[in-house]
Amino acid sequence: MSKTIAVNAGSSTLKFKLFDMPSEDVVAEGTIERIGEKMGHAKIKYGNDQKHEEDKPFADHAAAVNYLLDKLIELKIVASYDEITAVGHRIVAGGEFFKDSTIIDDDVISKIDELSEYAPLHEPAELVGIKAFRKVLPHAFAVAVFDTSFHVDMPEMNALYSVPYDWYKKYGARKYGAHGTSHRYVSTRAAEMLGKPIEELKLITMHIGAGASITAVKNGKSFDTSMGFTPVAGITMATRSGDVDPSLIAFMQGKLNLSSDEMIDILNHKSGLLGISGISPDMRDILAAAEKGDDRAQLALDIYVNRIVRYIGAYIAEMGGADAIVFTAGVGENSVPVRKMITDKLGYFGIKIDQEKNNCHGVERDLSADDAKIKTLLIPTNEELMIVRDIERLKKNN
Ligand SMILES: Nc1ncnc2c1ncn2[C@@H]1O[C@H](COP(=O)(O)OP(=O)(O)O)[C@@H](O)[C@H]1O
Ligand SMILES: CC(=O)OP(=O)(O)O
Ligand SMILES: [Mg+2]
Repeated sequence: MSKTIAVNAGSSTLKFKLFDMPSEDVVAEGTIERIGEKMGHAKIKYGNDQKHEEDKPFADHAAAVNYLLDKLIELKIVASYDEITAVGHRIVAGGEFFKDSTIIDDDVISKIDELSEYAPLHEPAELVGIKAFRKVLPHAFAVAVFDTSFHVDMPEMNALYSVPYDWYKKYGARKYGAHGTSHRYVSTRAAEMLGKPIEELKLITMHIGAGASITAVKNGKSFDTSMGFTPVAGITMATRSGDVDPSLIAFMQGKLNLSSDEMIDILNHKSGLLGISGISPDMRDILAAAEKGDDRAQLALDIYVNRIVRYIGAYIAEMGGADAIVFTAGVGENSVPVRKMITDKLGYFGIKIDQEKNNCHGVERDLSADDAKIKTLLIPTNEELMIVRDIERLKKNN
């Protein structure tokens, strides 16, 4: 039996799943979180309910990838790397160049490198992962799966900015979105849960983790999405600002004497929940501080919830209705209070959850109240499963 590993580098995390193929049984999985913070945390589940867990700082994604490679052998998850015959990497930005997942070769690596400007927080870390795995698994079938592929054919009306049109033609200036693999997975599962063909549904998928985006999925396709040219746009995130008036950026660059690179760094790393609260990028810390009466944490929470509500309202209007909204990713899967705050504000649309059903995390569940007009679903994302399925598809076509 051969094994396939799916590697998913997020902005603050490195996740992996190791699958026995072709059964798709998960033989090991893990997350390294809070990468780049003072203290990180690693959790790996493997074998017969065995668990390895430790607090440890991870300075960057390179440290996390090396740790993962060491642990695969040390914990005897594999006897040697050769057991792993295929590897799939989640890559955020594929531009308009990568419309589908692709087999990794030298040209693909240099193209991904070129596209780093489109996802400065992610792409360099993902390249580190590709190169590290290539070194230990030189003969493995390696595939890149792009977040942007799902959004690449969204209507021009939603993909283009109202700026000079030749910016798009000459420089590729458009909305690319992200988290497409997750939006694709949860919208497919939502259709299955609703028992209807996805081609007949209007869905709004909320991928709210450290990075967060909302997608209007109309008839199975990405119709509109909240992230933009890069993953800094849209709703409020852990450390990312989401939408900001560009004039404010120029104004603050003047006031603080900042270069555009320094400004982009602040909008990516020092804004969002962290920037508003001054406490933490982590929703768990924000909720705890707000509970204790910290005003700035409460404000961060209010802004966060309100941005999400605003996008959902916009997407219901753009699609002319919705059949269901879907919660997924770190906050969406785990936070009972955040799901409650968001859905409470959407009552006007006939969105209503059953508080008992909402009292859960990390499970697939219909949270809707009996009299809800638009369903609310909780669907844990599974980007890694989509990655291994794309690997199998490409193997067959190769
Ligand atoms: N129980 C919880 N309550 C609220 N937020 C949570 C909880 N568990 C995890 N999170 C949030 O999920 C985020 C991580 O989301 P995730 O989707 O795993 O990350 P990434 O965007 O790096 O892929 C963390 O920043 C944390 O704020
Ligand atoms: C694109 C993006 O923001 O990804 P993540 O949520 O994994 O940081
Ligand atoms: Mg993620």
